Amino acid sequence: MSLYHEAADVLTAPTNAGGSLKARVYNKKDLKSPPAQVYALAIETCKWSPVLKEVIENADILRLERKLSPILSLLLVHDFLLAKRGIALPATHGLRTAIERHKGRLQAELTKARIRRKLSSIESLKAHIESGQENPADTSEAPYPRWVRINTLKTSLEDQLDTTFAECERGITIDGVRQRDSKQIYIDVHIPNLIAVSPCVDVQSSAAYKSGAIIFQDKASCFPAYLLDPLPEDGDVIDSCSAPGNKTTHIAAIILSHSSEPGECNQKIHAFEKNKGRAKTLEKMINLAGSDTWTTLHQGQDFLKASPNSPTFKDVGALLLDPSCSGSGIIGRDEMPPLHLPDLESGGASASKGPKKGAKTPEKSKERLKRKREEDEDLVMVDDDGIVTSVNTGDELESRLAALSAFQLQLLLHAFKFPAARKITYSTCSVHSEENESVVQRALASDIAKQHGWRILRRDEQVRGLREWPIRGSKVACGENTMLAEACIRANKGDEHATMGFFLAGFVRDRAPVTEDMEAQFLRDERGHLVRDLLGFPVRVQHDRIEQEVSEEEWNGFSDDEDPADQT
Ligand SMILES: C[S@@+](CC[C@H](N)C(=O)[O-])C[C@H]1O[C@@H](n2cnc3c(N)ncnc32)[C@H](O)[C@@H]1O
Repeated sequence: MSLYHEAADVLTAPTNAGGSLKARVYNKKDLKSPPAQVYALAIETCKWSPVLKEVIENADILRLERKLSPILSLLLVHDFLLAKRGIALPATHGLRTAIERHKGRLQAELTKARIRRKLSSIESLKAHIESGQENPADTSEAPYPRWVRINTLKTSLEDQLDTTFAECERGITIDGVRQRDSKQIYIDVHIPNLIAVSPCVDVQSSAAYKSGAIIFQDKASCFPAYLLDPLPEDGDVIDSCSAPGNKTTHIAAIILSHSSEPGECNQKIHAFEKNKGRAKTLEKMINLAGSDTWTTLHQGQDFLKASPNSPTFKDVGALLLDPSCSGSGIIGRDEMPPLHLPDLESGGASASKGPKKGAKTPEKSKERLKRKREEDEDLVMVDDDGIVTSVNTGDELESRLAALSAFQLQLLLHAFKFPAARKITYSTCSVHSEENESVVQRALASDIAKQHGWRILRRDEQVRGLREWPIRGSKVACGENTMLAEACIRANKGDEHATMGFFLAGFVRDRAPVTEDMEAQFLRDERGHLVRDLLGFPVRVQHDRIEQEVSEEEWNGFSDDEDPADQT
């Protein structure tokens, strides 16, 4: 069966597995084509279907090519007009020739569809589709903004505001960015160097995106590295579960922002990634983002097998744990994208003719498709590694969560054993308390935590942005322990903050006395950033003078709140 028939089957037929499009594809055991290819074709065709429906109807090809069904015509025309290599079938294949003999008509109709939308090029049409604006029926929810982290290893927020986002209006709330037709950016108030961008702004084709100077990263996914806040005295850092590398490169950027002499920064990040395929992606991401200088890759290596007492890790003072989880907080996981099927009756020349005798009318076929989708109510879980598990009953969900949380706890207990470690963050993109607050409580109650002196990082000890972040852990899931619930950080999927669903907690143990080393001689602000003079040199600590200046209170200087440039 061809790739196109397989994608058509996934989009129309009910399956026992059900759930999201991704789950349907990966749960289908009899696929001949690579699942990633079927999924990419199906999801892209859904996104483009409002435009392609118009093109196909106006080119009237369903009436002229009787062997084409509406769904096949969408998939084939998608590849013909938009895929780099065109239709993935031999040149003489009947389905391919059925489309290609209407080349002129289809291309002309695509141009007309673009002009009707007042877009000047095919690139702007692509950006328009990517932004999700091509779904006028969907007025229910404001679009999800694109969160963009400015990679300070390569650029600065100021530079990006002046270049990549120079044409965008500066919004003062996140709501402006979420308007369907806006071209706004919003500078986040919690996470430094993070902006939200209106979905219709084409960021993907910018030079900054292609060069790794800016990185797509959900706001909540920026929480862990920011909370970990590795300072020079924390030494080396372990990222235990790294691919694709968003948090690894964020750690590198933070380390560098704290460094007095970037050229001489000798802190290292040990990035573990067990899955060899994903480790390759990690390597690419690290090179592109420019964090390779600080990162030692442990490709294909299981963090649980790393010996805490190995000399390699003797200087590891901070660990970031972002293990595999149910992925239930990820946006769009549990939905089927809308699909707009072309109508035979709407075709230009055929408009006056009725459907072929015995043929299913478009309404019937649409109704059938809708019914099939509605029948498909079973629950599946696709974790963030792409592993699909059918969970048709509450018991199955429970046992999947039990297996995941056992692994997550094991990871945390292993991290507690690193002798020089002082800080750990634990995060998941899951909404289930079994993987979140429960793991935290079990870890704190463990003998290992007690022996090694680990405790929770309280809210009042957290970096400013996360101390001020309003959504905290579940008090119920924390056994009514208010301090613990306040210490836990959550983000809700689809609320007014426009983030994915996320969970984060920090663990600390009291520091060994800090020696009067080189680093301790420099003045730092409350986030640990070096205070610099007008020429950019780090300011040395001069206890008498500082005390005197504070007591005189003649001038309060610039605060973070006043100076948007100070986002590093
Ligand atoms: C949630 S993803 C990490 C996302 C990553 N931190 C980021 O922000 O880009 C979890 C990753 O951990 C890897 N992984 C799972 N168990 C592991 C282990 N025991 N050791 C190392 N890597 C592991 C998985 O292959 C997967 O790539």
